[in-house]
Amino acid sequence: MTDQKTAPEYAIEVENLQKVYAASGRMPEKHALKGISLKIPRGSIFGLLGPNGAGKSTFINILAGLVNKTSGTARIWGLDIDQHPRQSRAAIGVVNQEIVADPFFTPFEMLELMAGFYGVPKGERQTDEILAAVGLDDKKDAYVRQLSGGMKRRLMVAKALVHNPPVLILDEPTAGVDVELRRSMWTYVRELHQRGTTIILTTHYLEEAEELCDSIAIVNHGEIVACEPTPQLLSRLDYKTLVISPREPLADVPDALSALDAKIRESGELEITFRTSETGIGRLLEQVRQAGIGIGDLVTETPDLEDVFLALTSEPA
Ligand SMILES: Nc1ncnc2c1ncn2[C@@H]1O[C@H](COP(=O)(O)OP(=O)(O)OP(=O)(O)O)[C@@H](O)[C@H]1O
Repeated sequence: MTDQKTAPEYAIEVENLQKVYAASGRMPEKHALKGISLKIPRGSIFGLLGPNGAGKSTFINILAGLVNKTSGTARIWGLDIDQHPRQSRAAIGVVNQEIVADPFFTPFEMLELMAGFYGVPKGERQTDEILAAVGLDDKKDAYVRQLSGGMKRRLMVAKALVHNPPVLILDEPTAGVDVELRRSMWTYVRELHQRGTTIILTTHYLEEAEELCDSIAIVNHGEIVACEPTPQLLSRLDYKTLVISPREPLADVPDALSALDAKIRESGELEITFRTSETGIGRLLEQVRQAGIGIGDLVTETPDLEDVFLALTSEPA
């Protein structure tokens, strides 16, 4: 699939991408993308995170050829979408949020139809392999209307794979999917990735981005507010929380600790938030002991992606 000799360094490269949706009816003009520049390395699992209306779908739809950009440039697998519209689109498979499937076709028929649509010669089709890969081999001859919601979703992924694209874009792949199926989709995404496919996914689930993605871009109000390898993004928050279960119940934070960012949780634990670059746990524990608090148990909590996300997207536009 991926010809390493001609494979580009970046699966996707966009430069100053802008989208202004024209005003219509009572809806005013909307500047949905305000100059996005992004380089997504070949071979990554890249997450695009952002609150509702941030511009994620607009970005994906421009790459998929469903929305016309207002200005800027975009390359898919090294191919400019204006100069090489057909070839650039052949390099991506896009799985949208909606389930579009004719209920009277079987999964096998649907994939064959799709392959025909992409001009994949009969001898090169991988319909059975793809159905097996998404766990639908035993449903290949069922009618689509007989499939569960999760199965239909996997069929949408299968549809996007018939032309063997080196880049797969998944728009909210696990929205509304139960935890078990979400885990099995993650496993499948990882398998695809291991086989060489570059994966780009949008998600509302921070846990999903944290778990799967090696790099994450956070989009807010049509702008990229952060784009970093996941561990680096997580390490941005220079604080930890020390949670102490006191031997004796505490009514209030003792005066001796009033200089700290400390409070008593409803569960009775003493919570102290501290900057890791300024204070060590040893020093804090010493202060706690000196305040006469017996320590029954303690844990430290590190910030997660949710905290980074909130910190970066909470400022008004
Ligand atoms: N066809 C359209 N005409 C006018 N405005 C649009 C159109 N499509 C999207 N928008 C607006 O552009 C902005 C970005 O929308 P977009 O769908 O790209 O966001 P999103 O990040 O994908 O959101 P979600 O997570 O809810 O899918 C929103 O304010 C939306 O209302």
